[in-house]
Amino acid sequence: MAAFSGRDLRKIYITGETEVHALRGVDFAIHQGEVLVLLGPSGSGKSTFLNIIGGLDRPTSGQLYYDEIELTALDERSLTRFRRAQIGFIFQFYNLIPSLTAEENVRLVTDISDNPMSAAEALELVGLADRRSHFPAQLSGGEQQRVAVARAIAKQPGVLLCDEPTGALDSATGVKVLETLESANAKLDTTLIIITHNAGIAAMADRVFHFLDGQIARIETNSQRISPAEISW
Ligand SMILES: Nc1ncnc2c1ncn2[C@@H]1O[C@H](COP(=O)(O)OP(=O)(O)OP(=O)(O)O)[C@@H](O)[C@H]1O
Repeated sequence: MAAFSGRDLRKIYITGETEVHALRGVDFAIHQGEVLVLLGPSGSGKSTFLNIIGGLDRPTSGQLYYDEIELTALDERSLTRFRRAQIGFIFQFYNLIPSLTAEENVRLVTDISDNPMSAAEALELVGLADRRSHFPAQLSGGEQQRVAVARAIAKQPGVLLCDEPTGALDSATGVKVLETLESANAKLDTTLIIITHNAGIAAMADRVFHFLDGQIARIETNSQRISPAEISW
């Protein structure tokens, strides 16, 4: 089953007199439950692609589907509803609220979701049950990112979209974060899409989209996935 499929997606940013063609006709299908890594040089369109499939931004032209829903045909309110229900985002910087504990940060999401797990359960899944009353400043970078993962998975989204989730972390800590993402994929059947500049991470994916100049230049299929602990950085 396709989680997402897209046809001839294009994105043009216009700033003053300058036009940037960030996506130049992208066709793709992303399978429900797969682990997908997006690689490519800076400026090749990865974040633009991620933001569009996550409903944070819209393409200039082309069609995009999530399952049977045509996202490109939705009005703002419906697109926001889709995003809230189905998409968990994880960014390079954790965006936690400093004055709230780990558990309260996760509750911000569970309080407004239709079908959430409890904040305690989400923190348990990322291995932070014993840190639930800690504030972000009392947690390491990797632990803060795992709270961000707990916050993203707590609403049980269909898809986790991660833009450089280990970009600010050392390798040992990065492995731990990737392990929590992988376990969300395995336990909750969440489609997992990760942008990274670290080509080693591609080995944990089912498939890799290689972006170049606003297009998917090549799709690589891994015959075998390796676990994050075996990745060489
Ligand atoms: N909001 C925007 N307004 C104007 N141009 C933009 C905007 N966002 C991205 N771009 C441009 O679109 C192109 C693609 O950017 P994008 O962020 O998608 O690339 P990327 O592959 O994610 O890069 P990086 O690996 O550096 O994050 C770049 O040339 C960028 O400058």
